[in-house]
Amino acid sequence: MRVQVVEHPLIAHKLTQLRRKEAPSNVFRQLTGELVTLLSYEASRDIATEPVEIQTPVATTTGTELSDPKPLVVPILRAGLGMLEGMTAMVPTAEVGFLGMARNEETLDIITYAERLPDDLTGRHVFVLDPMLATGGTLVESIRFLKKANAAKITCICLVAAPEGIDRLREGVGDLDVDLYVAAIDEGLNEKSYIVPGLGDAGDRLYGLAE
Ligand SMILES: O=P(O)(O)OC[C@H]1O[C@H](OP(=O)(O)OP(=O)(O)O)[C@H](O)[C@@H]1O
Ligand SMILES: O=c1cc[nH]c(=O)[nH]1
Ligand SMILES: [Mg+2]
Repeated sequence: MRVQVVEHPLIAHKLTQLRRKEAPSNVFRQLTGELVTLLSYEASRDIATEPVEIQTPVATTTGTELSDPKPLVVPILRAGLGMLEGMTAMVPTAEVGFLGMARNEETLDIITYAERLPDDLTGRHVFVLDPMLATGGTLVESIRFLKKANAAKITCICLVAAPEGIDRLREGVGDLDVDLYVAAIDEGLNEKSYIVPGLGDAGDRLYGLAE
């Protein structure tokens, strides 16, 4: 598994605004969208393309277009949904699959409450979106679904990751072709397995309290 922290002054600035506890939901949603746009630019560097002959108003030329099979973008509900629009705006040919997962905050077990993915992902590049990689339980579980469907390549895009979660993900993916792009790797997890300094519960900050 390759891990890349995308370093850029705009990413650093926007992430700092996102971390501020006083940022209201509308600002949090806006910044999440902007951050995923910036991260996806880097995370899609090896997306498959093909040459295509086109006609400009002046001449015939060979250009480049995204090739088939179409990339699949999978936001992990709820919080990953906040990253979907920014990603599909950047990768216009992408199809979208959904995984709904929630971490039991006591046991840290992952409950999968929704799964809407193509049965067969052979040959396809899948982009998984989730702002938080904490213990890694959620991402490892989502990759289990994608592996079962035979995904060729998986690129995870997260905003903030804990070192513990990265280690667990690395173990969990084994020899699968997986890349992880993040805006920051934080200090670690607290006693409730929240990322420190992190940004709190991303789902709640985007959409309000779950309960
Ligand atoms: O790495 P982990 O320890 O598994 O934790 C990370 C998960 O926790 C959050 O989701 P949550 O379970 O809070 O669901 P939500 O998006 O509905 O708030 C986050 O969006 C990740 O999916
Ligand atoms: O810090 C954390 C950990 C898990 N889920 C979140 O939303 N935030
Ligand atoms: Mg949550």
